[in-house]
Amino acid sequence: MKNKILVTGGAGYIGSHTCIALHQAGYEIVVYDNLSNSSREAINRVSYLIGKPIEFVKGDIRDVKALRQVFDAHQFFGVIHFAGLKAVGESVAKPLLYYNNNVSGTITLLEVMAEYKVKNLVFSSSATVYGDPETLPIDETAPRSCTNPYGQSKLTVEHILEDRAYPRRSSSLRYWLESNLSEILQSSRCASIRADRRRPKRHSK
Ligand SMILES: O=c1ccn([C@@H]2O[C@H](COP(=O)(O)OP(=O)(O)O[C@H]3O[C@H](CO)[C@H](O)[C@H](O)[C@H]3O)[C@@H](O)[C@H]2O)c(=O)[nH]1
Repeated sequence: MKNKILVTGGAGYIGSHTCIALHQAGYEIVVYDNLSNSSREAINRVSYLIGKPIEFVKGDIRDVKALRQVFDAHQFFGVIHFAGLKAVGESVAKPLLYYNNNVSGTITLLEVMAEYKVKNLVFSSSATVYGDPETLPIDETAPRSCTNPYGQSKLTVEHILEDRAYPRRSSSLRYWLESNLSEILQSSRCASIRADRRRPKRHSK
């Protein structure tokens, strides 16, 4: 289907707001999230805000069988990939966890996309990939170098996408300040989506 998007990590902060924006833009959404840093309630609230149920699958991006089931059930135009760990400090303490989730998980997702010939991907990267920049403001073409495993995991995925193995069309988002998303979406009601967060928000850079 031309307008169906898989949103991995769609129960998370940016993902849940993106679901609303996608709905407003006329897209159908399927959310795939392991709920490691979110809860089912976020999905319920997005459903409430858009006025219709969102299709949600609880699953891990490293679980190839679960991913295949989702791709069997739906014909996606593309994937917006937010699922990932994002705490710099935790990544220094547990680098393997970060490479496993963020790199191996993304490779598994890309392999399943290739299997099902889904050609479009937006990848949620991070401005962390610019490391300690030499000049400000940072131009998009500034050199990338990372100072921690979280940033390295995002940069590694960017390199994989730049190798153009699969998918053919991809973009990486490198954002600094993702606050005030509700204002950006011009909907004051959106502010309550993540109020139910079970754990304190992990900080990203
Ligand atoms: O392996 C994983 C890890 C996490 N998640 C889920 O992914 C979502 C991530 O949402 P967060 O609220 O934790 O993160 P943010 O929306 O704030 O962060 C987004 O923007 C960051 C950049 O600042 C990173 O790109 C990050 O990967 C991306 O999700 C959560 O629902 C979490 O449960 C998974 O499904 N699988």
